[in-house]
Amino acid sequence: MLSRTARFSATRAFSSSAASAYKVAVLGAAGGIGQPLSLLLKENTDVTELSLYDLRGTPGVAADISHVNTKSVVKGYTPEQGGIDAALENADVVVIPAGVPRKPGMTRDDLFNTNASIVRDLAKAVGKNCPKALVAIIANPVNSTVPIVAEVFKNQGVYDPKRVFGVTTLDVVRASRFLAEVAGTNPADEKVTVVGGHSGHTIVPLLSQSNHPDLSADKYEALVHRIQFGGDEVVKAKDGAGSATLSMAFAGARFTSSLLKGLKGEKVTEPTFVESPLFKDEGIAFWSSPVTLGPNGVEKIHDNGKLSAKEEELIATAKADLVKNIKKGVDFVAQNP
Ligand SMILES: NC(=O)C1=CN([C@@H]2O[C@H](COP(=O)(O)OP(=O)(O)OC[C@H]3O[C@@H](n4cnc5c(N)ncnc54)[C@H](O)[C@@H]3O)[C@@H](O)[C@H]2O)C=CC1
Ligand SMILES: O=C([O-])CC(=O)C(=O)O
Repeated sequence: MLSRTARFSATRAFSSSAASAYKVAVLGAAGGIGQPLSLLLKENTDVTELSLYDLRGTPGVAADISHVNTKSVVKGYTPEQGGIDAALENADVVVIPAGVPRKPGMTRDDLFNTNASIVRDLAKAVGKNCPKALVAIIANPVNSTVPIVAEVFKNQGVYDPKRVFGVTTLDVVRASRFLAEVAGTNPADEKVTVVGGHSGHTIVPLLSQSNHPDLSADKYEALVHRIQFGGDEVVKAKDGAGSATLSMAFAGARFTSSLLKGLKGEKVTEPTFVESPLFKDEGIAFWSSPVTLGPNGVEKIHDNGKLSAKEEELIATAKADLVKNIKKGVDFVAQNP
């Protein structure tokens, strides 16, 4: 297996235009999100090796995706075929959609009991095999799984807060789409910063900073609610068959692409749930706000910007939930290392 530097030079030697050579591993790659996410990553020209790991099914998914005529090499791994260590060896970016999704009537926090140990064990494998990788966590509840990964890495002595990300991009994608529906505009022209966390009231869209700061009170309340509970719409419509997978794959591919651009030295700024100084003195060690990505992961954490009085209220509510969600993740690893 070539080291990352060697892979860089190998690519450069064969193509003057190829500026990047990255191995991306997807853990949970045979699932509802994992499959379309892997397909979208096959289209990303920054990816030269796509490593697909799941408990089962990944050899088939990898064989299928590998026929797409882009340059990257795709390999499938299971615990029995190749194993997780080989799947993660020399990975530059690890994306984790492994874990169970919601059914109607459940909150994301109801997934904690199942997903906490899945994410903990996968984090241990990442810390062992590719401690320098950027790790993007999709598995819910993100507000707790991100602290779980951080605590596992601390226990292993490999934690770098610049390299651990909770993926909140779907909230940003939804906010743009839903605002455009209300305003009758093209979503491509609507950028909405979403801060806080990734569940219900912890999702705080900053519409006062958007192109439409003056929506009527009715429209504003309905839009904020739709952005905060957009996931529920999909869970309800899928009627027991899971939660958002295709839109999440879109969002996950977009975020992974931003991480890779950062690694290449391009400056990209995206909201993501990271260890953050913003409310640390209030016991909230993680917070999503716009983050500039760079060659080492987090380059700069931006503050929430200018807020309306209503947004100050939404943030206060978000903080109250987040304190509990974060503590739950930290306590889980302390009690179940
Ligand atoms: N961050 C976000 O915005 C979003 C997060 N999610 C979350 O993503 C997670 C995955 O959702 P879906 O793909 O719909 O679920 P899914 O059940 O279709 O797929 C999950 C995959 O994870 C695999 N898996 C389970 N344990 C594993 C382990 N130890 N190692 C490797 N693979 C393992 C399963 O075999 C399965 O293929 C859920 O927790 C869901 O709540 C879903 C949508 C949006
Ligand atoms: O709602 C869910 O459980 C899945 C999710 O996180 C989302 O769609 O935002």
